[in-house]
Amino acid sequence: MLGYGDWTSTLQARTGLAKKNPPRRIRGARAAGKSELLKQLQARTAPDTVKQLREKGHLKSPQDFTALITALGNVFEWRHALAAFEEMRDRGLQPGVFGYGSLSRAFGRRRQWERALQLLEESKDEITADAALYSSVMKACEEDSDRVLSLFKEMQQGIEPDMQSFGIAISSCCQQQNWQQALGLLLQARDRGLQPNAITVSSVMKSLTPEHWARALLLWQDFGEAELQKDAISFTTAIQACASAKLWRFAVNLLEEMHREDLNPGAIPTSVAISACGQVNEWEVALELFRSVRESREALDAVLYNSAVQSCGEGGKWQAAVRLFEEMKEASLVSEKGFSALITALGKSKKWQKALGALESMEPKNVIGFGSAAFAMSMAKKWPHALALLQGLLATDLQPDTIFYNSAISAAERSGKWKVAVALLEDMKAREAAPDVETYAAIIQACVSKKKWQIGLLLMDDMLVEQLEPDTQTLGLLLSECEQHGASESGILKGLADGKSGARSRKQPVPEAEDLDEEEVYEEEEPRATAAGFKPIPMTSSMNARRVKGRAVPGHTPGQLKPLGDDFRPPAPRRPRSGIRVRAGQPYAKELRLLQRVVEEVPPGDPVAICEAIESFGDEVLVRGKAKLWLKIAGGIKTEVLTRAVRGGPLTCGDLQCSVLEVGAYCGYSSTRMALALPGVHIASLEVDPVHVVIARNVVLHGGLSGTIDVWTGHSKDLLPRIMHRYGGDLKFGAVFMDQKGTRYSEDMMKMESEGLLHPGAVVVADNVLKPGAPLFLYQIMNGGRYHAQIASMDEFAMPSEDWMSINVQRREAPDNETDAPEDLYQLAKETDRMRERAVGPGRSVTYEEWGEFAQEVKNRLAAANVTLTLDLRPESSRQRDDLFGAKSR
Ligand SMILES: C[S@@+](CC[C@H](N)C(=O)[O-])C[C@H]1O[C@@H](n2cnc3c(N)ncnc32)[C@H](O)[C@@H]1O
Repeated sequence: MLGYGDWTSTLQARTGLAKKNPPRRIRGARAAGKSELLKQLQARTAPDTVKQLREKGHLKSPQDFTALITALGNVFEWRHALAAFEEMRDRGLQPGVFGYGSLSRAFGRRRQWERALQLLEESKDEITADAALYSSVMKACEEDSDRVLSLFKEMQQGIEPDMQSFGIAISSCCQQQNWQQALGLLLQARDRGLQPNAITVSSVMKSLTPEHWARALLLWQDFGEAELQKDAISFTTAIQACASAKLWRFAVNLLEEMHREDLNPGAIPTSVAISACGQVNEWEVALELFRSVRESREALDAVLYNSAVQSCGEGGKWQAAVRLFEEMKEASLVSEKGFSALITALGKSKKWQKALGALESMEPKNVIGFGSAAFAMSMAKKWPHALALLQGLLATDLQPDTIFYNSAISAAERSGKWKVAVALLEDMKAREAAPDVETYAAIIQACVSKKKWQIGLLLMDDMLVEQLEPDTQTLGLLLSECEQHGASESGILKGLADGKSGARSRKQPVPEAEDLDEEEVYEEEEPRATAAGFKPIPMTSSMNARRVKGRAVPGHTPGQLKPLGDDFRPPAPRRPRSGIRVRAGQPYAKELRLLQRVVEEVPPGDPVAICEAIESFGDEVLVRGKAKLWLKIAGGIKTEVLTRAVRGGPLTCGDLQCSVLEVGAYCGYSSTRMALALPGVHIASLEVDPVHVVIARNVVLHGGLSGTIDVWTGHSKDLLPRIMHRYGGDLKFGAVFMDQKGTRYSEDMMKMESEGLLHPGAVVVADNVLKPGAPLFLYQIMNGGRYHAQIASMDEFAMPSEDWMSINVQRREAPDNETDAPEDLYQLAKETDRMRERAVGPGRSVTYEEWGEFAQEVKNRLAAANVTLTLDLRPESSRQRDDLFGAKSR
């Protein structure tokens, strides 16, 4: 039998009412009484216990009652707890804040929210409620998140919330999928020195949608720093965030950490990590992960197989995908998703017949299977088969969905059938499958590629009616057409400048790793800075085009470049700040910040200062920024090589003035550098990304060079055949700077030659031919005989790594020894594209070491094809620097 001292002190300890330093004797007694009391206070025996306590005179003080109410609440006996509370009052004892708190906790445990609320109201006449009381009332109301949040608000008016009340409020925000508020409260709690527990942090992480992976990872960091107990759920959430961010290494590391912590990752986190690897073409790692799970587990889940099949598909390993599918079949694990993964994998490798075969064997068929097959038809450009699939699908009871139609439309687009694409749009609307951004993007692309750009514009209007916001690529495409046809592009520019619609690519790239810049990540309510904040300037290209066209000789546009002496520096008045904050993680944040830096810190008309500001910005984001972002400009020694090379081109030949062509304007840095090096020479710069176009034009305008540099919107393959016409038909380029994707260099160069764009003796400079590389271009230019070709090695801008530039001077009498490149260089070209994708894609998962290894690989394979360095301009080999332009003068 328990003595009074035993049970009351035990309850006091449980409820936190124990005196801070109880005498030794009582502490021992309390420990002994605790288990006894718990044993007795089962729901079933509660009335007897209460009776005994009463009879033995152990219920005297408010503390006695409070402890009893708490114990009853713990065993979910809210009715007995209420009776005890009333007895306490009947005996004239004041329940006090603890008494009210313990009863409301008892109510909370049984979700008696109305009673809890009523109690809170009653308490206001007697006591000043505290955070614990509010917490227990909030807990009682947990199923009604609005009520919880309004209680939390009410409480904050006079009471400092504790971690428990923060936790309940945060969980309510998560229920409402209001991650912003949840995150805000979590940070408020942390700022007040409160320590959130693992459940609270991981619930906020889970509430974040995939595009907010950076925030999720930041919270994961908090976990680490606060040494909170990470559980399987928080690990899984973090792995999912990594997968969204394409941070496959992180995902794999976390999976390993889960193993080390004995958290026994189940199928879900493992399959997410496998998919994360597959997505970025790391299919070997994905398969390795899959194999390691296969070895360690007796049975594998379908979800693991599906992600492995998918990853094989991404890597073009369709045979491996088929093998895995067969295994899956043997283990009776094939589901609809399994079929879909296999058909998609076959589609990625253009194995359309096999994909149709797989669909044939699928029983029962569903719309996902048909959709995957339509995707395979799109990859193989088999639009009639896609239509046949639609017929097949309609012949069943199934209804085609948006995904199915998108694949069928993409098949039509890839086959150049714009009318079929438009007809499919009509059909899908008639069948109430909602078109989305991807649907319209494919149809507009189909129309534009068949010179039906006006229909493209109508479709864009249609999109707006459907309340869909066109993606950046589509806007860029239409912008380019309007620019070329002299149509008004204001609607499209407005679309681009609009923070909601513009600046998101079709693939919705996730925010950059810069998001991990903590302070900014959390400030969701900041005003959005967008291209609009910088007031996109009107088109200047057509203006220069007209002016150039109106002159007998192209180039030599007067421009607005001030005659600057070497030592000239305009006074630097303090420039008003826009007050606009570019949020980390918003699309194009880095480029918008660059523009902001230029506009706010450099006086107008000072292109030298603009270039310096851009370079120092480049240093800052790479060296000092947390995210170590690389600004992809031809800065540092590359500028020197470029400007000295282009200066040697035939830009002045008797009466003739030639222009300079650049492919890849980006933010206008290298075109500004070239304008400075070649005063009075006209420069045409092509840029495929419309946001980069807007930024580059603003930089050029700010530098006073808009009369000198034209930035044209569009892809080089579309613009090169048009550019001569835009300048009146007799334009020649005396120098070219190619700074687009390395695997396009050969094709673009051939186009320039076939369109007669190059003046004899033209200088062609190509950047990044080692990192990530342009193996086919290098092979052809070094072996073709039509150019004096040099390959120079130098330091990459703001990076401790080597890169090569290719500097070529067209021979006046050009022998053509064109030989086809070795097979391995075609393979290497694919690998360079893959590397580039990884490097510029979200998450940028290429380390310096990997770059170094890859560059060495490129060097070795080029050397095997007899393509080697001819000039070494790295600091340690400066002896060759002066030789740089020897080839050109020969
Ligand atoms: C490395 S950045 C150019 C940097 C710039 N030349 C400088 O040094 O300041 C490459 C740019 O080329 C653009 N681009 C890539 N492929 C292109 C293409 N085929 N046609 C036009 N622009 C392209 C990209 O959007 C990007 O802005």
